[in-house]
Amino acid sequence: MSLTIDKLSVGYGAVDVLHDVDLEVPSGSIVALVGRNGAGKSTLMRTVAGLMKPRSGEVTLEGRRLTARRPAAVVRSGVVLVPEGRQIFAKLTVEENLRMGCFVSVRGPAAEARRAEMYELFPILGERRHHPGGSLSGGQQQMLAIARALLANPRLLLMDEPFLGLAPGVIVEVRNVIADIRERGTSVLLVEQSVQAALATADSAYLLSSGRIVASGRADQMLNDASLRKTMLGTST
Ligand SMILES: Nc1ncnc2c1ncn2[C@@H]1O[C@H](COP(=O)(O)OP(=O)(O)OP(=O)(O)O)[C@@H](O)[C@H]1O
Repeated sequence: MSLTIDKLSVGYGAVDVLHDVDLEVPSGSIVALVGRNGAGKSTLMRTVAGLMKPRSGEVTLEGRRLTARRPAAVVRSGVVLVPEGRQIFAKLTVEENLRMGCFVSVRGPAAEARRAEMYELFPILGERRHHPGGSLSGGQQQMLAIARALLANPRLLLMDEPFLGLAPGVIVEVRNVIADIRERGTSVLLVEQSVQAALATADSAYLLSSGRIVASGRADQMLNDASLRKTMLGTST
């Protein structure tokens, strides 16, 4: 499902954070939005998810406006956010966390079938279904946050810093999960400070700096562009 962000400007009170941002997630693709701490990445994700209202500009999904919709309506239209910091319920079990994830979109036997699918997709969650969410490792918590989002059967998954705080080996596992999600027909928009991991995962990418898109293109080309590498990573090697 394709997402178009057109001249989006968003702010908090008197402070403008995003300025005229244009971004496209073509159907069936993985797009990365990279940028430093405070560039406005989470603000963009929250706006697409319907949690913030833009000052101006539009977000459309397959040509239909998302901007005026409430968060639950955005979820029902097929756009689901995996929030920064996972936001799982530490004291609830894995199963209870997944039950919470179902309730906006699916209920009853359909919800149970969806949870069973998630345990197949993430066997470690099945093994730990009666353990509190807070007892899981960082990587397992990320899997739980992703599984909870997938329960709503998204056509577009928004992932806010999916690699944050994860060990390199676990980042590879999460990257494989993201590739698998795309194989199943769900488009992915991910925002990351970890430029290398994000660009290695994505088809195309945008660089956000102080709320403005300053570069965009194919992810592999951006990663190989020496001057862009310098801007993004602070290195030319
Ligand atoms: N609730 C808020 N009220 C006021 N300003 C905010 C609020 N949330 C974020 N900001 C400001 O908006 C700017 C962009 O923040 P945002 O969280 O979108 O950046 P980010 O690129 O996601 O960074 P990070 O990786 O740290 O989350 C920052 O200057 C931040 O201080």
